Amino acid sequence: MSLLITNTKLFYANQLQTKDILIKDGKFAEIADHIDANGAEVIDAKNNLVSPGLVDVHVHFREPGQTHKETIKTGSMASAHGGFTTVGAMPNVTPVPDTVEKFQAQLKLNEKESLINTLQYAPVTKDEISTELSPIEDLDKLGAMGFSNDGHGIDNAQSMYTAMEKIASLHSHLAAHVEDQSLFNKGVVNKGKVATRLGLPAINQAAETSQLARDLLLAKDTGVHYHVCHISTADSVQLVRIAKDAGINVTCEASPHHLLLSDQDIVDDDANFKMNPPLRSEEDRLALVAGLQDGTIDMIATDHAPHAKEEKSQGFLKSAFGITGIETSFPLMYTNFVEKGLLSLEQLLNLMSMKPAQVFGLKNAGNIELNKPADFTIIDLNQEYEIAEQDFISKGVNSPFIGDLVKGKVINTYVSGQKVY
Ligand SMILES: NC(=O)N[C@@H](CC(=O)O)C(=O)O
Ligand SMILES: [Zn+2]
Ligand SMILES: [Zn+2]
Repeated sequence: MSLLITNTKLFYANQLQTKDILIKDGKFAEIADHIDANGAEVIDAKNNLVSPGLVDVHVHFREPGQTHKETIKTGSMASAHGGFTTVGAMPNVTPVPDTVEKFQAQLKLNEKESLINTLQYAPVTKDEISTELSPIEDLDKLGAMGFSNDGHGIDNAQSMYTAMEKIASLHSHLAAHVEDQSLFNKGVVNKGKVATRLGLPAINQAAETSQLARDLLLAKDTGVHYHVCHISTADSVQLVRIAKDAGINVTCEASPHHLLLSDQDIVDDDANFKMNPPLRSEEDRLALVAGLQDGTIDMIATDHAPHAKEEKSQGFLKSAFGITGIETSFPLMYTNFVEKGLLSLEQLLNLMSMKPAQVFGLKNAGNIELNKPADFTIIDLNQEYEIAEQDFISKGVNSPFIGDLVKGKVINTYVSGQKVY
């Protein structure tokens, strides 16, 4: 079976080029100015963008345990709808896959249910909250894409240090949700004027920055690849910048919501604006934008965190933390960064495909290359549409962007040459 795609605006070899692409046996077989069909099925891309399948290293698919919020099937279908072909699933499911048996079962489930490449993080410590480490070497052998206690900080420095030593020796990756619980203060919004105006308990920024500063020094000592999840404050960006200058093996991701919104956007008690880390100040947001532009921030990751409607409709105090994000990431970033001249299209595609794949050593993802799996997405950059609740494939429709007008509509997504959206 072969597939010929013509009239593309192809993101290939880090440049936008007009090419034809031939796909054979699920792989990119030829890329040239003109390729003859020779019996292949022909798809006219109509001068739309053909991008490497997008890569998101931070999603929550909720299965097993909380399938009313999302399943691997709905999460992966939503990913394909968002243009993503490879994602990294966080291990805060029930049960947490913190033994060989549970991790194997999780991999099996991902394999069976996912329409795209769903890679799996393993927890750093037992149940994500214990100080006792999970069997890191064994879980690495089984194919963990990295280690993370996402949802929880690792407060115990000794556990973190020992985990880093082990993960470094395996050349794996530690993705950290930096949050010092003792400073988190049972807060629901960022500490500052907006929290005061709303009369809500506030999260101290130091909960993120102080643990990050500690971790960077531990990473320096152990040499581990330390990846900061959902970076959200100006001080955090500055810390990562200094650490990179000092040669520490650190990378970080930012989410579209932290790049586009600040706590000033919270006008009433609408929990679609509640997530962890919280929306920060406008100064923080601008520091993230600068960090994205100067390369301090390595990639965009959505932190796709679907919840059921009832769990998000109880105001800031009682609703769950997290928002759905995988279906809106590309159009939001394209509309607000590329169209406004803050990033080039090439830079955005790099931040959403090649760079995350490179940082996590995902050899078959994030790039259009001959003889590699044909994972790609076709995007109409000109089509304008409104983000609407009824268009989400995810079970989670908890988005603060509903009603926004965006450009950059995903038309089709392919994994190994098969159409998945
Ligand atoms: N981001 C969130 O607000 N919530 C995430 C957990 C996390 O990413 O820390 C979730 O699992 O719901
Ligand atoms: Zn987190
Ligand atoms: Zn998360």
